[in-house]
Amino acid sequence: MRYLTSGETHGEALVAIIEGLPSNLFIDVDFINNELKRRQSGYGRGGRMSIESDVVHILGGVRNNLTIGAPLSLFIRNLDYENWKGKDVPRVKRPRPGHADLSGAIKYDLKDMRDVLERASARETAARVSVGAVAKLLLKNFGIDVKSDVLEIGGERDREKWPSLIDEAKNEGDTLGGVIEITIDGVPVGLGSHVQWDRKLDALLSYGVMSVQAIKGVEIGMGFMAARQRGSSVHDEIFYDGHFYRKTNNAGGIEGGISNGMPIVLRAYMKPIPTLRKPLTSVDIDSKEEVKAAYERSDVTAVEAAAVVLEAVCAWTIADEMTKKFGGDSLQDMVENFNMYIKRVEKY
Ligand SMILES: Cc1cc2nc3c(=O)[nH]c(=O)nc-3n(C[C@H](O)[C@H](O)[C@H](O)COP(=O)(O)O)c2cc1C
Ligand SMILES: C=C(O[C@@H]1CC(C(=O)O)=C[C@@H](OP(=O)(O)O)[C@H]1O)C(=O)O
Repeated sequence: MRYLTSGETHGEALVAIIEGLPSNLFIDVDFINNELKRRQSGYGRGGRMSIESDVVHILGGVRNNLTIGAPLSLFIRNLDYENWKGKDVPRVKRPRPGHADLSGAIKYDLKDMRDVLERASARETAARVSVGAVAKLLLKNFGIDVKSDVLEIGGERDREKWPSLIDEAKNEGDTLGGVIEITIDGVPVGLGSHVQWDRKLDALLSYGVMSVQAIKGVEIGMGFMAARQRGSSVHDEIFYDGHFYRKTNNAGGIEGGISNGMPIVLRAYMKPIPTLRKPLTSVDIDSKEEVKAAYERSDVTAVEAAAVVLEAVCAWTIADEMTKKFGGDSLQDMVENFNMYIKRVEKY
């Protein structure tokens, strides 16, 4: 399967087209909208979230709520568009450190960095969450479930302390990042492959995770800690009791680029939001003078929203691998192939 998104943060709408979905998949629009709502939640978001109320419109690929094998088009309106359309908006010429502003403007030879931020913005993740919701609907047919848990905000693990930490950062004109854990239950042994670099499941998941705005690192299972331990305390010993099993899951469900049947566990590290109300030093691209970076409005933190986005990108990767392994023309074909495979695995 593949998908593309299109649309700018203050443009009319966001669009996604998914190609390669099996036919006869029930598209539960309420479920997609609920996922969009979850993405808009979380303490520390800025003024924009009180303007938007994301709802998906399906423009193609479905009849009577079932996919027909054709590309699925998803459309989400930007309500803020009404406040921007036709307005003479000032140029952005003081690039924000940590955002795409300066590098994007140089690369595309744009004199107004608003043309960069419009597409770099994580508003685009609304489209990706709608795509991920469709992936989750597919995965439900195979008992696969993708969950997230926010582990840290601003370096603090105690969630009781998050609201006051976020308020403090907000009052000081500053921002916060955090750590998110994704767990994927029900993945059968055998997704991904050891045989080629671009088929390894850990690499594929990492690509999706790292493509999310502001994510700067990903670790799988025991992750970076494993580099500091001995092999005997890292690798998950193998046992047999009518079936193969492990007592530990330090590998996070993936060995040799292949799912091993244990839950897939990964953690993503999100940097603090780049737009600061108390801006960092920058340079005016016209005068080349030292200035403070641009500020209009911003989230103080968006770790909870990013968790929902990460669920979506991981669901997509797993759904894509499921269609590769079990066929993607009709859901029934896929289920039959899956059941046959599970029987074969049980006998191994
Ligand atoms: C859900 C979410 C909301 C975000 N909100 C903001 C924001 O309000 N202001 C901002 O400057 N960056 C925000 N970001 C981060 C920027 O989009 C991101 O840092 C920027 O596109 C540069 O990409 P990079 O950090 O991956 O290098 C947000 C990211 C996510 C995932
Ligand atoms: C719009 C969303 O997130 C936006 C992501 C974002 C950025 O720079 O990434 C900047 C902010 O947008 P604005 O400049 O309009 O306030 C966030 O609100 C959203 O999550 O739907």
